[in-house]
Formats: sequence, structure tokens, C-alpha cells
Amino acid sequence: MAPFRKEREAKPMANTSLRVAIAGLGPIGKKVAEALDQGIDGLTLAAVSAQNPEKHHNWLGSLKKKPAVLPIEKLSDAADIAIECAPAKLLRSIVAPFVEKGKTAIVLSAGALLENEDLVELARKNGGQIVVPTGALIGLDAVTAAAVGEIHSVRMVTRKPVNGLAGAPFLVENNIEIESIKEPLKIFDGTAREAAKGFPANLNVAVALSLAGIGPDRTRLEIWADPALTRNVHRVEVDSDSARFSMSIENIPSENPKTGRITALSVIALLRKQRAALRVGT
Ligand SMILES: NC(=O)C1=CN([C@@H]2O[C@H](COP(=O)(O)OP(=O)(O)OC[C@H]3O[C@@H](n4cnc5c(N)ncnc54)[C@H](O)[C@@H]3O)[C@@H](O)[C@H]2O)C=CC1
Ligand SMILES: O=C([O-])CC(=O)C(=O)O
Repeated sequence: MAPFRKEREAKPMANTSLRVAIAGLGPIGKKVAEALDQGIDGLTLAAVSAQNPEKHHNWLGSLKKKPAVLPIEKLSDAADIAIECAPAKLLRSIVAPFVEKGKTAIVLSAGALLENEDLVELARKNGGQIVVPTGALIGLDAVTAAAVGEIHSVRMVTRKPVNGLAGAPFLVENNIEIESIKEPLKIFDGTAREAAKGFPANLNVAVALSLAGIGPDRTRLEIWADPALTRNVHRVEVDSDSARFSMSIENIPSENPKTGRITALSVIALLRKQRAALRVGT
């Protein structure tokens, strides 16, 4: 027998469709649901969860194939993969049922993972997986590669328009008023862990970066409110024993001013990789 033939025959592509559930129908959830409804190879949109399903009646009716509409706690009965795109406080209730059944949870509210670290152990024990996509950031492939060696430092500077930051707990607790600023104002200088607490709906990217690299206590972050900006701008600098690199991204906000449009596209790209014959990037 030819030496390579056996291996080729032994590894057919899986042909059962993976059922996907989406928890949260904000700008990210809806965009990803629409892409699944349009068709992604090997995946089907099986179920969605919304705080107020009635509000989404027309949108659900516009889909080619209407998914089941279920409360969060029922999603893991209906799907193999969950996509968490809900407020951070719901992370645990969405992720735990999936990973304890050995299934996959794709997490957008990455900041909330820091207060629910035991979910990673739960996934490990049961053969499940928690996946944090690159989301609104850039270059997590390079950061994870550098982390195989030794990373000396990771610094990130985020600049956002005022409405991308307004209402964050850190600003409220420290009486920092940004609504009437006329010049850029540095509002935070600390670690990714501290940012996750102070800006739970605004800086998931910093936590994703820290999990890819040297962790939430060594990843440094500055946050600026800039009244002249219309985009969410992130600049990252990494120094390691394999490479020094810097990268920046200027995100156009979605209907949610805190969330860059590219975030949903990052999830769609990740879903397309699930059954692709060619995968590019780590
Ligand atoms: N990792 C990353 O790069 C990024 C992460 N994010 C995070 O992703 C998450 C989703 O982002 P967006 O779509 O902009 O948020 P959003 O706040 O606009 O949407 C969340 C949706 O969840 C719904 N929801 C609330 N309670 C619910 C419940 N009990 N059951 C089902 N749905 C419920 C809300 O009604 C809302 O429609 C947020 O936590 C955001 O901070 C956002 C941008 C980048
Ligand atoms: O990290 C986040 O939650 C959102 C963010 O900065 C962006 O979309 O640019």
C-alpha cells in the first residue's frame, strides 16, 4: 500500500453539523446569528437567547430558518457550541452548562473570566473548551506565539470617544467626569485585572491580550478618553525573547458605542475555521 494513502483515508472531514447557540442579541449576537443563517460550512444556528424575545420578533422572522428561542439555562441541551455575547454578569450561567457537558463556549465578555477562573478547570475536567477570540483586538496569534518563549513586557494604550467609556464603574467610583472634557484625558493606568473590574463592558480586549500573553497582573494598560475621536483605538507593544512588535487598531463602533464592529467579524472568522479544510493563523 502507498505510504500516505492510509492516512488520507483515515481522516475524513467530520460531516455532522455543529449546532451553535447564541446568548445575547446585541450587535455582536445578531451579526453572528445572521452569518450563521446565511450559511457557514458545517454549522447551524440552533438556538438563541434574548432578555426580551418579543423585542426581536421581526428580526427572528427575517431569518431563513428560525432558531429555537430559549432561556440561557436551556441552551446547552440544544447546541454543541455556545457563543456568549451577553452582559458580563451572565458569563457563568452561559458557559458552565456547556463546558461541564464537554462542549465549547466562545466567550466575548473575556473580562468576566478573571472572576470565574474555575470555569477553566471545569472545562478541563470535563473535556470542554473555552475559546476567547481575538475580538476587537489584533495580533493575538503573535502574542500566543511569543508566549511559547518568554515575553518580557506587554503594554497597551486604549483611546476611546467619551460615549465608549461613559458610565464605567471606575469613573463613577472615582468621580471622574468625562462628559464635558475638551482635551484627551488619561483616566486609568494599571493592570488588565484592574481594568476588568473598573471597565467591565469596555476593556475585554485588555483581558484577552493578557490571557494570550503574560497574564492579567503583568499586562499594563493606559486608558484615555478623547473627545476628538470617533473610533476605539488600541495600541499594543510587546517585547519578548523572539520578537519585539507593536500593533494598533482603530475600531469603528457598532450600534453599541463600546463595541467595535470587527468583534462580530472575528467570531464569524473563527466559526468558519471550525470545519475549514485550510486554516490560516494560529
Ligand atoms: N472580547 C472582545 O473583543 C469584545 C467583547 N465585547 C463584549 O461582548 C459582549 C456583547 O457585546 P454587545 O453585543 O456589544 O453587547 P450588548 O450589551 O449591546 O448586547 C448584549 C445583549 O444581551 C442581552 N441580554 C441581557 N440579559 C440577557 C439574558 N438574561 N438572556 C439573554 N440575553 C440577555 C441584552 O438585552 C443585549 O441585547 C459584551 O459583554 C461586550 O462587553 C464587546 C466588544 C469586544
Ligand atoms: O474590549 C471591549 O470590550 C471593546 C473594545 O474595546 C472595542 O470594541 O474596541
